[in-house]
Amino acid sequence: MNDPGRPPLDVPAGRLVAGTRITGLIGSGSWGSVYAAEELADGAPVAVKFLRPDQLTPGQRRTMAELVEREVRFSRQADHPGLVRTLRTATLDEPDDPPLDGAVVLVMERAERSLQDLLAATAPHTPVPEAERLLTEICAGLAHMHRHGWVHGDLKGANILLMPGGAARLADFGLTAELEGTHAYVPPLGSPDHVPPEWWSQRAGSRGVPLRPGADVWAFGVLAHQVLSGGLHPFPGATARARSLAAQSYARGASPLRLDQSVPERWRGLITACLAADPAERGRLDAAELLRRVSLTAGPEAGCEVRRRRPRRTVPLVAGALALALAAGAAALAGTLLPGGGESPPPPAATATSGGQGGQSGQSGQGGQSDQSGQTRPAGAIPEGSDVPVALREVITGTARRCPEPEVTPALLAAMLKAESGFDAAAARPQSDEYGIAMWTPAVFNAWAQDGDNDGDRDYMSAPDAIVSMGNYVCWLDQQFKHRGLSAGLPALVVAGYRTSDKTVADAGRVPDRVRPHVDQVMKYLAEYTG
Ligand SMILES: Nc1ncnc2c1ncn2[C@@H]1O[C@H](COP(=O)(O)OP(=O)(O)OP(=O)(O)O)[C@@H](O)[C@H]1O
Repeated sequence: MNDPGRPPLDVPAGRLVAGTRITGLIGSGSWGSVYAAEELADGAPVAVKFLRPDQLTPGQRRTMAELVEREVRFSRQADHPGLVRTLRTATLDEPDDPPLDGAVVLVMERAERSLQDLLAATAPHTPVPEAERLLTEICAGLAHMHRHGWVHGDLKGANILLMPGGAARLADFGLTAELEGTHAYVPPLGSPDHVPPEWWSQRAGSRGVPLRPGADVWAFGVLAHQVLSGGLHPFPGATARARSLAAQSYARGASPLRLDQSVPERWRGLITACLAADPAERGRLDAAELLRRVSLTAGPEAGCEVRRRRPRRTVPLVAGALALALAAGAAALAGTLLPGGGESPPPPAATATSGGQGGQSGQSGQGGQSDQSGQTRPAGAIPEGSDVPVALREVITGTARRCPEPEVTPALLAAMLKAESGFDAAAARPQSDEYGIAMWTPAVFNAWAQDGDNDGDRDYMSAPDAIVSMGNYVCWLDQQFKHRGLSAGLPALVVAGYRTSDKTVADAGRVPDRVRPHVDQVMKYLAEYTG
């Protein structure tokens, strides 16, 4: 959106900024301008966002400094296919060019357009093209943020970018905040059409207004309604102010929720749940559960769309190509550089303590075992003479090493892969929507995906991508269970969690019966590998 009060920053085409050459203005928002540019190094298209401090009152400067800090901090950590990537950031030192001097720039991957543009181009009462796929991808990005303890805080069409291949990515992290317990705190800014009704009655303290994950869930409900009905807001009114008053009236119970009749029947319950008037009720719908329900509601068609962007490899990988991909994966694991130039952010796992409570395997990564040749190998390592394909061993081992939890060993990951697919990278079970060596369900994969072979995409049919992503998820499961106080038989619980969900296993406090045969199978393989 253009802010009529502040003229867009004028950066001429051809200007060199932060390793890019500016080619033209894309648009301006309340706090800055975004320009199209190309990388000086290789001509790759990028977008450069300028957040500038000029023309602001001291109070605005403070708010902006906070927004910039949030945007930079979160952008640097955003490493997920559902989030726009920031390649690097810089503060401009341009004393001869006052408007630019001191501006913070973010060099980002360039999108084709925003979801808002798509909504504006769609006729009312009709869904935008590929509506369900887009909603699934948006929700996967949101679930990833929530899983890491972040609330987006400004989810709306203008902040969802559509990439050249059509993928939807969340952007604009200026109001993103980290949860401290049940709340986060942000400056009292927000988009009237997407903030929940309780937002209007909250008092701003010295740290700003409290923000709960449920605010994102509400915004997702509004967005889902818009995407499925050609941009129509779920609450009536010609202006954002009128619509927000209608939402508050609904929240007080003074008027019913009336979704547009064009919203498909199967989505109505889910949107209604997202738009629960009671924040506590809405809060019970966490983003992981929301993603599960969105994936189910969107159905296989949306999953097919997701898959189509990453064509499946139907020809078995030749050994040489696989070795190359795996070598690249190993290199990536050895020291992936953050887009911002720093080190790779820790996987969710690395932020938690290693409880060291020991699972069934009781492996600590210390000590060792003897293999057939009588040599000592690290505990939990893949034995020399095992059936684990040699080409996979390095990536499996590297993946396990990235996880600080002692239960997550190469042998455990190998045993899981064997039980999931028999190490077959082309495996597919379409009836249950599971694919690849780690039998990922595409929508779930989207939430955990990592680029294991470092080829620039994340593909569950690529063995390194699937394995590294599995390790990331398995590590997180292990930590979740420890946080819930589960300590006995952690490897089995993790295997069960991978087959069902963290919630199912944590609630049961044990391996659920329906996955018991699978878990037993994995444990048998694990015992074989660990002797
Ligand atoms: N990485 C990107 N690639 C392509 N276009 C982008 C990118 N980031 C932002 N844009 C576009 O640039 C324009 C300005 O974005 P910006 O985030 O500054 O403001 P906004 O989101 O429109 O408004 P506000 O920040 O006031 O909510 C928008 O049209 C947005 O879609």
